[in-house]
Amino acid sequence: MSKPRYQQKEWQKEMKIRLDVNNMFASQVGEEHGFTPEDIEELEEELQTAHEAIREAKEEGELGFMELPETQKDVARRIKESAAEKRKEFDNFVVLGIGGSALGAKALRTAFTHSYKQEVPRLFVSDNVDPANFKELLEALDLEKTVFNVISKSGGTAETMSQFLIARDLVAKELGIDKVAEHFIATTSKDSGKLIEIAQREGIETFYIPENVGGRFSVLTPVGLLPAAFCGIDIEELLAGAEYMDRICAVDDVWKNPAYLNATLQYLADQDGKNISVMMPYVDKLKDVADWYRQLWAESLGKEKDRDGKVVNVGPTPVKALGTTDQHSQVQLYMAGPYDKVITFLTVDAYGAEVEIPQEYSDIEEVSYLGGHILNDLITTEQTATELALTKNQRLNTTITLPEVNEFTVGQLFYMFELQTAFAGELYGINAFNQPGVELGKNYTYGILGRQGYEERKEEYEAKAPKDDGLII
Ligand SMILES: O=P(O)(O)OC[C@H]1O[C@](O)(CO)[C@@H](O)[C@@H]1O
Repeated sequence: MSKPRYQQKEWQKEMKIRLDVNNMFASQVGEEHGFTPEDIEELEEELQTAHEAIREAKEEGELGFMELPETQKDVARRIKESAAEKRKEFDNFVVLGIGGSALGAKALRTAFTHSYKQEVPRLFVSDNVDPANFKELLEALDLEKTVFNVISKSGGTAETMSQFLIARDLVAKELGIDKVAEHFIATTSKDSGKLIEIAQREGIETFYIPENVGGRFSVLTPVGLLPAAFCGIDIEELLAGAEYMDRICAVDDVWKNPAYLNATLQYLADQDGKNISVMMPYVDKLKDVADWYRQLWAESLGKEKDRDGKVVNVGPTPVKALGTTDQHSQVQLYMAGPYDKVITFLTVDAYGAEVEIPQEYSDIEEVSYLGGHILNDLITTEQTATELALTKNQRLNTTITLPEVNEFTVGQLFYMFELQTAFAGELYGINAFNQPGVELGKNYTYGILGRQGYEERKEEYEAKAPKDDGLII
């Protein structure tokens, strides 16, 4: 039997994703905003220190996401078996999760399933608690044919646990309490949080998120892999893509390491006032990768304090856009507004489809010039044209190209962005793996909802300065 394609060296090479950073440099965008190789050389010491910090943290087992391509191989086998069994019984797989417990599955669904046909097996990702929306979802499901995957690393996220309580109650009432175990799967931490306790009590099948992998770095654990496998996505190829990128990024030479190089340029740009990082795929299939990346970049790098406890208030703001759609809504700003952005284009060599534009109206030049082209020409030309126009306007931009959208290339992309984020964290001197900034809001919610232990937060809420009615119009 021949090797799967992702183990074939030639195919791997053909499928290597490419990072083009030309338009970050003065030679393309001019001296006022562009960088020079010397700017990077001047950072040599910081880059080396960041590289060593990454290697050390990896050796100490702190960077769990770097271990996943290897450690999840066995887990992937179990996931595939379980997904195959589930597919025999169920048509619908519903993820109940939020943030890092949802965005990876969404990105994978968008990348690899049909955009319009609601084909079985169907994957739903419910990552909000808007009551109208959640009610609509539950109404749309044939419960007999539905399995819910409750995903929470902490096992206590209010949104996710509320959804779980509602869905569990519905299953118990409609199908019987003895059916709960069959219709639920839990993905959580093995040793902490309350979801594991609930899953054990209910006899629910459980998958684990390694302790050293944070939620936003967990797409290549059962968090993303199980929903993906249910949809028939090749999760072994995804892991192989990540492993391939891990090998590419093993070098300390920043010019040869795409994750390091992109992190360095984004960092330099931020230091130079370009603190908005726009990700703009020209591929609909990748639009939710941009959404996934938004959480990764924002939660990892948006920090009040550096590692020494000094207040630094850092973090570039990630923004997502879609080409060509947002050329007609955002690009005016990117071209002419403040010089505060770096645009990252995501493109593909092959879209996997060709659609011809028919030749009609030969007497109407404004329309007839389109005839005879394919949509592929239109979208790629528009990307090239936007890139050129931005560059001419001295706007920093980079392009990441996937030979095509497949599991191997998307696996590379996930891994590259994760390592890029970790490396950028080192350059900023912050801890990229915590998110203390989200706690205060959560604690007020707990207090207001009457959770034990949060009484003080409730008091603070009640004592807050009243709003001035005169300022509400
Ligand atoms: O998987 P959990 O623990 O439910 O967390 C969901 C999300 O909430 C956050 O902790 C932020 O509130 C994210 O970092 C995380 O991805």
